[in-house]
Amino acid sequence: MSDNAPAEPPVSAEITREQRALDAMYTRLDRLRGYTRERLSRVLLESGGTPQARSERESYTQLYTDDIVRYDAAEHGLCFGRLDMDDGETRHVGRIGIRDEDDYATPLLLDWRAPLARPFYLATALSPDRVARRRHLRTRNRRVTGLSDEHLSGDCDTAPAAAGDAASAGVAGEEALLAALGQARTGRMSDIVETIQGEQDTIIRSGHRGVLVVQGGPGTGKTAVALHRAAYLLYTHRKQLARSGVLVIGPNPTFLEYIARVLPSLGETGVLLSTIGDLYPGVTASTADDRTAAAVKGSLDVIAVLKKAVRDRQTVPDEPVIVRFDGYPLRIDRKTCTKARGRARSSRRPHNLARPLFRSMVIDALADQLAEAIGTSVVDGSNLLSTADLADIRRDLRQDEAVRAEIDALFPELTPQQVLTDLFASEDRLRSAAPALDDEQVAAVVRPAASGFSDADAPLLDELAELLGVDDSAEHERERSRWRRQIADAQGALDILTGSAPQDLEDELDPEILMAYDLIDAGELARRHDTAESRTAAERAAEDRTWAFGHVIVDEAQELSPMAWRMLMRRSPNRWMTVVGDTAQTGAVDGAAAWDDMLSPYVAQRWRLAELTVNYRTPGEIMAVAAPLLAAIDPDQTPPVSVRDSGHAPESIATEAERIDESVAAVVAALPLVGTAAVLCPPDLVDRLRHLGGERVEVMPVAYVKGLEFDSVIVVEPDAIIAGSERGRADLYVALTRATQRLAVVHSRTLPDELTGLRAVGDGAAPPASAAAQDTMRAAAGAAR
Ligand SMILES: Nc1ncnc2c1ncn2[C@@H]1O[C@H](COP(=O)(O)OP(=O)(O)OP(=O)(O)O)[C@@H](O)[C@H]1O
Repeated sequence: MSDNAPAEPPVSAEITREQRALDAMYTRLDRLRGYTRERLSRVLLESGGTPQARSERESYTQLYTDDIVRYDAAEHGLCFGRLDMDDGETRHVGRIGIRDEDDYATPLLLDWRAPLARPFYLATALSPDRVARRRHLRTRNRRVTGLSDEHLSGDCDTAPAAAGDAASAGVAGEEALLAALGQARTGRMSDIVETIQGEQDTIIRSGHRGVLVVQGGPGTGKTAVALHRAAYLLYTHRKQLARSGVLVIGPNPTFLEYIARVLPSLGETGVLLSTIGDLYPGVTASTADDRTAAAVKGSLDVIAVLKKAVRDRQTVPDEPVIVRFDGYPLRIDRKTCTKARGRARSSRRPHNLARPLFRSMVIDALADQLAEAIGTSVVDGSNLLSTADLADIRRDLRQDEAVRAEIDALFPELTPQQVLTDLFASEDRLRSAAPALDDEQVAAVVRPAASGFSDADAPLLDELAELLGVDDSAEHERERSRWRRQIADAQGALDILTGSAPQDLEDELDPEILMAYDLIDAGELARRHDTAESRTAAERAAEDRTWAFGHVIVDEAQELSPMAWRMLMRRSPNRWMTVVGDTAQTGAVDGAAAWDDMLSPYVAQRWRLAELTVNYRTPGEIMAVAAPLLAAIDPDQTPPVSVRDSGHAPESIATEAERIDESVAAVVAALPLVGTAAVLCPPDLVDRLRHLGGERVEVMPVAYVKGLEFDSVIVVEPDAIIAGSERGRADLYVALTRATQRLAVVHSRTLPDELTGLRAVGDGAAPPASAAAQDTMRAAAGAAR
């Protein structure tokens, strides 16, 4: 502020001014919503008409529906910011773009994704980007309830500056940010459009068209950034991505539920959220693998196993199979089958597509046998049958059910589900297909046929679908005749149009008047009708294994096995992906230790790394406890810097093994009355502690908390968590960093060496320890209120 700046108007006057602007925006929003609803109901009321009219109606229905979804999503927090530029221009920033009704060129509100809104996220005092003042607006039910300002450059004639030196903290909109971060969690992730930070914005808007890897420690906003990037890309490349769809992969259904509201709250619905386990159409993961089985199934070595499993289904009989045709016994013997199988395999076609070759060679052999039996001359031994006779024999053999059944049994049509189920249900089949597996691995993989599929099975089903192929010749024929019918219908429609054209027009053709039949032929008309599809790309993609997504986002990407990457790459032939994760949090034994190992087989060195360095979730006190653990996992990684402290020292509560549930119960009972909490423990303690769960408190094994967060976290038996798996330290690191406010560690075993920063409360004689824990948590809760 310059010394001779005019006196600042009081904040209440500013709020009144902002309220007027906000009223204008809501009035316009209501009008837009009203028009669009009216248009939608008009379109919905129309019926019949030409195929083209129907097709257009479907497109308009989709367009209007999408617009209404966007308007509704923008209702809360429609406008949240304002930029005052150094030349006097002001820009309001919000959830959608709104133009002035009378002066269409003037934006009343800028969509947060629009280029002109960008300085709202990037401008700093050091690099103000022409911004004199950035204002954060707080609103509730269409009322402006408060504002905070940051003065970045030049003079500004209004309002006091916000508390805190945002620029020096390297944080934009510090007051708004800290208010957002300090709020109690609801169990569902919310969007962060109001407080996106500079390093996050750069990733969200990155123009990189290849694989962008976003590496960042816990709580750095990787998930938030990934979802906002999806919204940004849909806004910027709407035409392309609405057609091809965006896929977001998350680690498990709980996580997908946790993030499910973010994109709809940004008005974006055309995104498919899926786990790897549910990505194979028609299959939902319903069973879990132990680590040994998951490692076997996740390794690329399993491809050879699957190939062998398919080959094992292409059998040659030890003894000839006798099949009777027209009263003649014909032999399908080993030699014939071996030759036919060799021909089928050498074609390099997938199994199901190679079957016709096998069948045709066996039929040829059978036809030769029959020709010999019925056509050999008794005079000179020559064959009396003509080529046409032989062709008839082959055709009759091909159409004979019994012959077909015998041949198909030797080289059967297979589905991926069938091959995988049979492979895992039989130790013999498994050992034949996977001779390299040891007894422990075989025992881990074998399971009864009716067990269902696991997460790690989906990539195997996908691989098998490639190896087997789909013999869709019958489907193609059906499709062709459907298309022929459709063209005939379209031609009929055009004929009617031509027939109904006024004669006087036909007589003296007016070149200015073009009719539908001048512009379109039957093929084009049929095609237009065909492409009209009321389902969104995401809905269609979910049912289509061969769908090529326009953009693929992978969250918690460090957990993906090499086989899962292979499956995903098939869904992303253009390799336009955003991959977010943290290699220090890798819990899966076959997960990523280094990004290059996972990505280079598919994109060589053509992937770009972006890093996030600030932790928005975990308070400084808890990160200080977790830092030595990170050093033990990967000494080269730097822990992210926490943006705030919570004022609550993380505690350890020593107890006895038999009293562990009592001690945890005491800590749970002392939790604050608002916010969420989780008890995170080794898997074998889950049943014992489950009764402590409730509406606000979850009891979970550490493997399931990836990506989630809670206001208070109670970690139980950290030593057992470390001992529980090869990646136990990473599991503990993940567990410790889930808390937004408080952390308590309850243990009967010795605390791991890396956990030195905890404040010990209680002495291990359970009742006093629990009481002490209660006291401290109560005191902490009291302080927070
Ligand atoms: N710019 C921001 N403004 C407000 N909140 C933010 C911002 N960035 C991140 N957050 C919040 O910080 C928390 C952590 O973010 P997020 O879950 O995306 O981190 P992450 O890097 O994916 O964490 P992890 O690797 O531990 O799963 C969330 O509550 C998120 O909403």
